[in-house]
Amino acid sequence: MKLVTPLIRKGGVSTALVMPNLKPTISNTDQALAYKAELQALAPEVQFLMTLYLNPDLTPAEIEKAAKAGVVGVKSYPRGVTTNSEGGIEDYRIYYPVFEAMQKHNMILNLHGEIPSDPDNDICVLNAEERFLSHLKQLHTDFPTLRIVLEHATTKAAVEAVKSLGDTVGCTITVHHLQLIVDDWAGQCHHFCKPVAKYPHDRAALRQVIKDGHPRFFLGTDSAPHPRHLKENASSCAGVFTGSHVLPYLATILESFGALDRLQSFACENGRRFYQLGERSATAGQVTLQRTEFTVPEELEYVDDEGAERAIVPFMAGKKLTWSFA
Ligand SMILES: O=C1C[C@@H](C(=O)O)NC(=O)N1
Repeated sequence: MKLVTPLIRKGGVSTALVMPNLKPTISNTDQALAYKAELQALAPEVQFLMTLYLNPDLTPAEIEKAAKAGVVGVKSYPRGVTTNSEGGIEDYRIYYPVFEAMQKHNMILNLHGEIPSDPDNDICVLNAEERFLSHLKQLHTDFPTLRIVLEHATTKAAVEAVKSLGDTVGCTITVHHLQLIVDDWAGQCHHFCKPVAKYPHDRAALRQVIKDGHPRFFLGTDSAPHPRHLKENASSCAGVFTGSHVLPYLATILESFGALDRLQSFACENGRRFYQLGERSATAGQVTLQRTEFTVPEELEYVDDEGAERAIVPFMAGKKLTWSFA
């Protein structure tokens, strides 16, 4: 937290939706507000939007309290699919009273859209997102005015599903899923994340929906800072860290497939509109990018709470980007 929070603004980002899958999870309003205060102290100029971890102790009364305190969303993690999701959900129906309250109080449901692997039923990381989409459709049917975001979509099927649904369903796409395919993470632990990057035709669909300028698709980085020693030694350590250089990555990658003209709407406008954050003043949070080559650092070093020297390996470490900050 101490290393990466001050880097948010340096990466060109002024608004961050904060994920609740910590140890312990951020499960209620008081925890969210305490966490927000810690983050705000480290990065006073960033707007932190807080989320709660969907969990069985969440009640409609707590949702009302959270909404009144300015917590914007509740994040749902299916059990066991990603970092700190051991307490994740197994059945959406038991949360219907919570979703009802969220709909009433205009909170957002943020979905990690995968179902758990189940070899007996031919479910693995490659089809886990596609098999989740029926849940998304059902939730949207049952709560038509609840704003739902399918987070970090990776498949053509997800893009098509979101496009087919109503205006209350949005979808985020990460920087890294615009770049990676299966070949890039199989055997490369620093590219392993959940959901895993998929086929070339899936990446093409993510790129195309941005090129099309679809207003309900927007940037959500899922930037996940895991230390090098865990990424390299724990096979299930999922996450790609893009937070330190979000906009230079994005400009470089969008330009590579002819979508640089979508940078502003995809990164700065569509999400704000979906989140009802209101217009920014013309210059608030403004950054200037220039077409100057820039080499991503090999690692970002820090000393952990036990005094050990550690490092985080950023996405595309050691690689050249074609854009940097002016
Ligand atoms: O959904 C997630 C969570 C994230 C993390 O580490 O928090 N890492 C991922 O790769 N995917």
